[in-house]
Amino acid sequence: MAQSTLDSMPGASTGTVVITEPLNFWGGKRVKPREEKNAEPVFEPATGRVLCQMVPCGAEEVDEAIQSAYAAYQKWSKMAGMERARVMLEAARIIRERREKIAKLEVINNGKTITEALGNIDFSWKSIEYYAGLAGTLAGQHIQLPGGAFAYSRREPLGVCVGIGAWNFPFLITTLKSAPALACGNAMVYKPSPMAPVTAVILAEIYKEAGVPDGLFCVVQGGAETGSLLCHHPKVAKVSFTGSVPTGKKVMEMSAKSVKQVTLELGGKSPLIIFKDCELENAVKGALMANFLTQGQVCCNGTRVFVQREIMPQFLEEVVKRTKAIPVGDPLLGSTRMGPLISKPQLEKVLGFVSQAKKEGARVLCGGDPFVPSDPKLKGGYFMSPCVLGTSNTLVNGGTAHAQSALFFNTQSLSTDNCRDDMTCVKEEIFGPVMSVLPFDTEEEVIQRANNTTFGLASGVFTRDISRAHRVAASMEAGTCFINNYNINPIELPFGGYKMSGFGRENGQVTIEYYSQLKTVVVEMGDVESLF
Ligand SMILES: NC(=O)c1ccc[n+]([C@@H]2O[C@H](COP(=O)([O-])OP(=O)(O)OC[C@H]3O[C@@H](n4cnc5c(N)ncnc54)[C@H](O)[C@@H]3O)[C@@H](O)[C@H]2O)c1
Ligand SMILES: O=CCc1c[nH]c2ccc(O)cc12
Repeated sequence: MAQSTLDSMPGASTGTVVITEPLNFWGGKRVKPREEKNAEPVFEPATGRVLCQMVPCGAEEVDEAIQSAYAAYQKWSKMAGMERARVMLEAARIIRERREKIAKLEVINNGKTITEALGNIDFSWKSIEYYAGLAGTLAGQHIQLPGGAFAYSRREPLGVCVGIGAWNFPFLITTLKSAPALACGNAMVYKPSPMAPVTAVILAEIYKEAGVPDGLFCVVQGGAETGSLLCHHPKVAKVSFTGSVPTGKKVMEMSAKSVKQVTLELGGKSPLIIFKDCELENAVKGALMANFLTQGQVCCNGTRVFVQREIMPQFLEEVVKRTKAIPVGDPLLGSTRMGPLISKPQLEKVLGFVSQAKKEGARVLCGGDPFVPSDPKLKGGYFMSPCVLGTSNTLVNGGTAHAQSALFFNTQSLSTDNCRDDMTCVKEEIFGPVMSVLPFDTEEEVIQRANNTTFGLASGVFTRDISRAHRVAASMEAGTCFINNYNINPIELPFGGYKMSGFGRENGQVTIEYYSQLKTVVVEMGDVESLF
């Protein structure tokens, strides 16, 4: 196995890795780009250094990959579920064995902290184990019909599935798509984000080493053009897409032309509702977990934090204190809790949202500035200080919560300090470490405001009132509602959006249905009764 990328990892530190091996994979091996045309530099976010070149695949390369996947599908789909499971369990074992090296590479390409990357890689091998466990359970039904006739249904794979991924969880998204696809007997051609192209090919090598037929899991590099070649290809049965709403719409439109099945895992602007009867320490911790993992670049983050007016002062004081204490710096250090954003344009976009929020009347309670770590090798990195937007009055003034709420929170529409529902930072997905805090008074009001968005990926509620918790969960127009925690997404649980956050699901047993189809076989045991 061309394990060279991983072999160079053990001693690697930030600013030292250069990747030169080809990043495409089909027919059971890494494949060099046909021509170096249109190569794009890929940057190490922590340093701003060039890590490698991403050369997009053209039509012929995409076709080659799909043909190789189709050939592998013919073999793989005929194997028993238990046979496929054995190979997948071996892949999971190899990932577990190499978790540190894969996580390091993920950090170097993406900028997330090593602590988080290790968690993501563990989630990855668990996802393969989970779907390996389901592979042997795929079954149809037997239905008795009149006169001894009967029918049965077979759960069959779809064929060649395409996965198109985002840059925020590069390795994890690759396994969340490929594991259920392969368990059902499909092949997959995967296109990672051009900004995080490095680890998908590692998974391809691991699947091969575990024993999948050559071509079963292919990687093609590229951006929009390569993605659209995949969505238009006549041999592709399904496209599973993770990314933004605008791109998701295009993917759906392109796939519709040849009636391909589509799963869309899109963006969000999820509400986190904190009632005054919550356990405040947990609510504060929950709000931080809802906003600052992976530098805030998480689809299901709870970025609209609604706090009941009476506890706003205490909540803000604690949340701001803890946000200011987040160690930002070298993502490969175990003590770092926030690394750089994915790219310079992303950093500028997020800082632009903070400036716009200020113009629209929000108060920056902390952070929201470019951050330059003291380590000289990180000077060119894409760092910023984590930011809380809300009102600063509660922090500069003393007094009781009650007095403060009477002073500063009673006329939200007149206040220029609070975040308001109509501000850009509250309406749009920022995809960076920016939390917007909004006061509310009643349950009815906050439910209406929480749902007043075109997104519907996730939601959360903190309260000690069990009836209220379930009432709110039932009324959220979102694919997930977390009660008294946030961002708990283990592989066993279905994950996906309502409204414009997408459709279809990833994770959980239900995803088997999105990667398989039912064939009905009808068996006559007597003579044909003909009307003609
Ligand atoms: N719901 C989820 O599970 C989930 C998970 C992670 C990220 N996201 C969302 O992803 C977004 C951030 O990721 P991003 O910036 O990479 O998104 P993006 O939409 O820009 O790109 C996603 C992928 O689509 C490809 N692409 C771009 N144009 C295409 C086209 N015309 N045809 C086919 N493919 C095309 C890109 O190359 C990339 O691989 C955020 O909105 C985030 O919320 C959602
Ligand atoms: O950006 C979101 C990526 C993510 C985080 N947790 C999960 C769980 C399931 C998914 O399909 C995606 C994600």
